[in-house]
Amino acid sequence: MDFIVIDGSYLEGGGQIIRTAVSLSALTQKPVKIINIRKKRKNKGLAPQHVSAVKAVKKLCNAEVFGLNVGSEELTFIPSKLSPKDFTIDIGTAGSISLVIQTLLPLSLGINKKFTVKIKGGTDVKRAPPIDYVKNVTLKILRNFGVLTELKVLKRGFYPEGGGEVIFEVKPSKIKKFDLIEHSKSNLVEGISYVQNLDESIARRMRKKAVDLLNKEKLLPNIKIECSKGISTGAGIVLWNDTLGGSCLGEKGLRAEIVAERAVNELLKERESGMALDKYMGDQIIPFLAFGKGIVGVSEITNHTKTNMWVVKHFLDVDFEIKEYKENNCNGFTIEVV
Ligand SMILES: Nc1ncnc2c1ncn2[C@@H]1O[C@H](COP(=O)(O)OP(=O)(O)OP(=O)(O)O)[C@@H](O)[C@H]1O
Repeated sequence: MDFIVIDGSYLEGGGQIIRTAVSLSALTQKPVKIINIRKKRKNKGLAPQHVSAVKAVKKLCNAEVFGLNVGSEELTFIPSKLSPKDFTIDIGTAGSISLVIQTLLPLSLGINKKFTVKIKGGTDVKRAPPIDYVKNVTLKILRNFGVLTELKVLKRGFYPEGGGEVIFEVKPSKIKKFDLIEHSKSNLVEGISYVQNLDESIARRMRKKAVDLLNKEKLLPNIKIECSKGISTGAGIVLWNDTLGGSCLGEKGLRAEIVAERAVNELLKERESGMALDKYMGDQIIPFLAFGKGIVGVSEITNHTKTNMWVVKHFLDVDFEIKEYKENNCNGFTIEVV
């Protein structure tokens, strides 16, 4: 059997290589072998979050899989035909639900009937998209380009206990050609300031600080407060301004005002670039851009973005052209499929 072989330690060398490779393997029906998985990371090999993501794709395409265990540094994935079905996946820790969603999303382009997955784990964890970013930035942008999904958050889950729960529905989708270079310049900044098992005053303080800072910039904030109870405890704020996001997760000892300020600053920095996509969407859009073709504008070309392009090129006959973009007071880059 012919395998696509991917070196999991290439460039960024993180979990994203696994997610993109397995997802595209199922979609293109090309078997893949990933070696040196997360080799440069302290906790080498597959983490629970990656195992869960691969298991989910395996279920949807009845794949034959070898090396699918926590700590594994080599994974072989041999897909069969995509056959959508409903199921539950429990990451078992506070592993990121958002990153399991990231893995399932491209399958929307290859299915002929919808599927619904209940995913349990962490909704708001470090170094992963907060669930409200997924809902209000990632999925919204993709919906505009034909990717049809619904996401319902039932419970929030924070590190270390997790306990988050979402229902994610994926419908057969037909991707449209991208033409999304500059930000819309909308002044409306929506958001959510949330606490779980903590006092509502924390959520209110985060919102107040964010509103003050955004007003100073002549932006129009509309930020909701959410207080919930669960098996894990946490707080955070997620802001979105049309296609751009900014967020910060609360931490013990970090003042509510600082959490809000970090999220606002992240968003303002993205707005300043004038480009349509922030640095996180910049990497997340790559597999979809490869299928839809066309052009997008991003604030930064990160290692995650470069790595994702490199993985995609193993499966699809595409190339990406990156150019600096300085028109209309913008300061970023365009990525075009050529
Ligand atoms: N604050 C954030 N907002 C939106 N997206 C984010 C945020 N932080 C991280 N991401 C996204 O989460 C993904 C993280 O990928 P990455 O490979 O680093 O994760 P991982 O699977 O945890 O692997 P590793 O632990 O090896 O780094 C990327 O797509 C990145 O854009």
